[in-house]
Amino acid sequence: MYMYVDVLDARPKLSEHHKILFDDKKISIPWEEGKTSHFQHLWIRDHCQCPECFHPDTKQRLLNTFSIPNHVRPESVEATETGMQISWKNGHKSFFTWEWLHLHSYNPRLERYLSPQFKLWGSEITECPPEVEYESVMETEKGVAEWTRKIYIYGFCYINGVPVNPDATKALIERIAHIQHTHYGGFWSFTSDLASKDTAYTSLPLSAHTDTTYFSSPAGLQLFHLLSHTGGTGGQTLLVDGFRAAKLLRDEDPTSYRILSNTRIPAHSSGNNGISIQPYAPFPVLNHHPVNGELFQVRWNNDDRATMDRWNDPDEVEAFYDAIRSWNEVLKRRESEYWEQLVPGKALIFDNWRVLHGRAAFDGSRTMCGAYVSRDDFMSRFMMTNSKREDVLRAL
Ligand SMILES: C[N+](C)(C)CCCC[C@H](N)C(=O)O
Ligand SMILES: O=C(O)CCC(=O)C(=O)O
Repeated sequence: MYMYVDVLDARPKLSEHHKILFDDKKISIPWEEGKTSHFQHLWIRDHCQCPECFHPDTKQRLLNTFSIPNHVRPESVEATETGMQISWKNGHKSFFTWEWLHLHSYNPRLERYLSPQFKLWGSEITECPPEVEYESVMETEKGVAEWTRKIYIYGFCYINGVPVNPDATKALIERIAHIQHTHYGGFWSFTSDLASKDTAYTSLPLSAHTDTTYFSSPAGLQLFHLLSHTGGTGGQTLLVDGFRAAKLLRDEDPTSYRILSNTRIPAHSSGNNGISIQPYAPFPVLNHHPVNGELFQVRWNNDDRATMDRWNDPDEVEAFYDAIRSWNEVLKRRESEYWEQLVPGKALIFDNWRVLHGRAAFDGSRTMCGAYVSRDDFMSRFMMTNSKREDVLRAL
């Protein structure tokens, strides 16, 4: 599993139906999400955050841990709007915010949902988008390290100075790893000729989506390089940070976040004769890591969504449409959308598990080339160019 750092969960809430309890040994805090955290009295007294016990500037413990009696226990515990107030028998008072308690819960470890390693962005990223130079990537491992690090942290990266031809573009992609072949082929050049029966091969606008939601494991990276666009206009590229959108949805509409994290959506790609690609199972829009609970993958392509005819309870149908409407509203916010007109020589690569992409309608003759790289091949290249081999192997 990749080295992840836990991060604060958004607005954890106390259960409305259960109270905070404490006995001789521990305090038990019931959360709205249905889990209960247990904190031994000795532990929580030792972590008092008041200025007497914890230096507000140096962030160091001032409390003498060894002065805490083993049998320490609260006189009373009070739940407030923002946290838990403990009055200890010796008169000392400690206050912990719900966020702090949820983040540091150790029995059990509670869900974290987004690693802080990712720099989330909105339309403001247009001011200073991540980019690398073609020469640097082609000639040095250091260049590939910077390139893959920017892809991992931002979810996308431009490559400037790419010779405007398919061979140079293919060689660029292969600096990360071998190309992921699909039913579209390996390295592709495409235009609006329906050569493959998919709307990408038209001049229609495409709303923000992730590709290959119909694969059991969606393509990891996608690279686009506009080779030419003559006799027409349009075709601007849209990027949306799916992790930022998910964070906004979780903060503003936790019910919809939960629905999009649990409702499995069937998908398919069946336009080409003799082909119907379907995943071995439907997957939710928002997918969380089975070990650390972090959001690790967004799968969203409303056009490729297949018929949803499996519901535990038909009443879930309306709630699902409310949830995808709420999700769509976040995706389409002006501050969520980053539009860029790609130009020959400036390639774009993005993390298809995080960043949604789209396109404005266009006319004229437009040729785009690129390819997919699998997630595992990308993560291997990212880790091995940004960490020492022995460090990566030590974490296994
Ligand atoms: C291969 N190439 C990038 C040209 C087209 C891919 C089409 C992807 C499809 N619309 C999807 O959302 O999965
Ligand atoms: O033509 C473009 O700019 C993007 C096409 C697209 O969204 C896709 O291939 O998934």
